[in-house]
Amino acid sequence: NSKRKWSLQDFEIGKPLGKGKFGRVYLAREVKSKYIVALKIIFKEQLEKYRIHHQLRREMEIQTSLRHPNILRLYGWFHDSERIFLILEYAYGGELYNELRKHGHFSEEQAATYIASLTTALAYCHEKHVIHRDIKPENLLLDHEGRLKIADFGWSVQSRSKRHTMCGTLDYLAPEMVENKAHDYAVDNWTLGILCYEFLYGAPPFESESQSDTFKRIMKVDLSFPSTPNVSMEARNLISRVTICIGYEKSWSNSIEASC
Ligand SMILES: Cc1cc(Nc2nc(/C=C/c3ccccc3)nc3cc(N4CCN(C)CC4)ccc23)n[nH]1
Repeated sequence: NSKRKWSLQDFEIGKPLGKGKFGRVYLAREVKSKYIVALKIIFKEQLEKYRIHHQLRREMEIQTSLRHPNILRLYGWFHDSERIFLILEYAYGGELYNELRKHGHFSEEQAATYIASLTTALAYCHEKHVIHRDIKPENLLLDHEGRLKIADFGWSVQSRSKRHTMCGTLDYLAPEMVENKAHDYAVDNWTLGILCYEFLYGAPPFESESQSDTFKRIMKVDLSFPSTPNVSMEARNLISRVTICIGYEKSWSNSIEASC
């Protein structure tokens, strides 16, 4: 039950599963129920050093409030003098990223299954006015049935009410508010197109030697499809529609607003 006060004594810590930027994740077992969880341990001094209190608090509030089969559960948390502990659902299948590396690329059926799961999970988040903003293979886990789980809501935000993009209302908005418009749901939808490409081809579409080249290719939506692996025309159309349309839609709406 999520109201219960947890402490370190309630858990037996197992092997380390991975080391993130701000904390390590361990396999753990709740002593009484023998229930297996993943325990994410973050040092408070790291929070101070990187000033990420608000981000962690947001991650915890958001992930606790979300209930969806394709979103990793945050069951609760506790802290001691120097650490914060997040009690997370344990996904038995491991990181989707490793599956992708192991197979090189997914079949269209497998890719379609993952994209469908991501789409329903993101639609659910957007209904709750949550934008994840950091969907990438590294943040995707698989459960014991191979079902996709979105983890790590560290970069997600509670979005402001979606403002009308009619010219009039922009007049009264402070510059910083107008700038924030970039953070609307299209950020996550765009990523779906990128992931669809990466699942089918094994690498993201705008990958380049340098960051600046990647940035240029993204801004130009410079999308090209290699001849191998052989990807169906329907899949390529879907990727084009999701990335190119959203890419141009963003610049189009900016130009409308700019022309006001
Ligand atoms: C939060 C969480 C993780 C998790 N499960 C797993 N996480 C990570 C790696 C985790 C990680 C964490 C931080 C930074 C990098 C990686 N690796 C895992 C590897 C697993 N296996 C078992 C299946 N094998 C095929 C591959 C290795 C199983 C679960 C894993 N469930 N819930």
